[in-house]
Amino acid sequence: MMQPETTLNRELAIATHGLTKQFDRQIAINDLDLRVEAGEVYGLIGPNGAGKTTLIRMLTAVEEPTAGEIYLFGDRLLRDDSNPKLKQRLGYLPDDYPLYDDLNVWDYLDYFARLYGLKNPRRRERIYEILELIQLAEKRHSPITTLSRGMKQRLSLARTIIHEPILLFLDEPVSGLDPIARMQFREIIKILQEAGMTILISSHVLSDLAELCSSVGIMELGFLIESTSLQDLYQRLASPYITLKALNNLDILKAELNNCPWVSSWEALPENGHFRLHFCGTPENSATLLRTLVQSGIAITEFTLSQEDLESIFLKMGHKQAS
Ligand SMILES: Nc1ncnc2c1ncn2[C@@H]1O[C@H](COP(=O)(O)OP(=O)(O)OP(=O)(O)O)[C@@H](O)[C@H]1O
Repeated sequence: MMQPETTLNRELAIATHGLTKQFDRQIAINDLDLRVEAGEVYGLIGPNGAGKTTLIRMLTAVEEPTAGEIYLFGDRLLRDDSNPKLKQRLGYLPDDYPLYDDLNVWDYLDYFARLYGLKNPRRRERIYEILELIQLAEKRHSPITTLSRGMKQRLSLARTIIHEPILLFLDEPVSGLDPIARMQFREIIKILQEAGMTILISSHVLSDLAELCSSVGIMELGFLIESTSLQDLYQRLASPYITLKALNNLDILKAELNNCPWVSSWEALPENGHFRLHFCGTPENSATLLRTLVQSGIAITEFTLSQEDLESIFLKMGHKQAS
């Protein structure tokens, strides 16, 4: 069995070795070695049934692994009572945790703060602190039923971090939220990261992960098929492309595109004069192309060099669905 290297693991918030979970005959997590460095926001992407929830449940000691080991900040995580201090350092927001609708915001947080053994005056101080963070201070006397979905989700997050964990697990935290609520949630995550927390988030909303994460892991059928920095993923897999709009001389334009060494292929988009070019040159090469087109007498009104987003990269990888 692979022995963890203590010196290496000290840098790692999460390290798993051969982590496996089998339900009856189905292997939900397959011999998975995950590494997440301290201070990272790590995004876990994968289609339904890929194993994200099962992995998070094992990393938070909710689910027993069938095989393998989990180390958090170098300490072995076990489901027994052997390391309560380690579990105190974790926060976990499951994707389906119910709120107690009959409580108001303050009483709800007070209830969880008591569960974690926070005593006054620190308890009161901490609740105020966290209400400021989630921007619900003015709603502290409101019943939970009267909150919007976005507010409820921020309150759930507050409950998850009331005991000041250093490692946070969020399972699909923004699913079902509207764009503004998602943005507000993202802002809080950024603040928590700046405060030094390590955060693992699973999501289908890939654009949210792209905005937040420093690294991503892609799961498929219980395997971690990719785990790398976002920057590396973009460099390896995101192809640059150019969109342009021309008003005239479309035949000359097409000939120029066919001759251009940096345009690997191009397509005319449905709207007249719009084109999308697969581009394999540098930004300087794109400026040269633009100059050439203008000098050929083509009236260009739009010319934008972009990179494929995380969503396209993910689709391009041709992931397999488990369910
Ligand atoms: N308690 C269980 N008993 C039996 N099978 C399970 C159990 N929990 C999960 N599974 C199976 O394990 C696989 C992984 O499920 P999991 O919920 O971890 O995936 P996921 O990536 O979180 O999916 P989703 O995005 O839909 O939440 C699925 O095929 C699921 O049916």
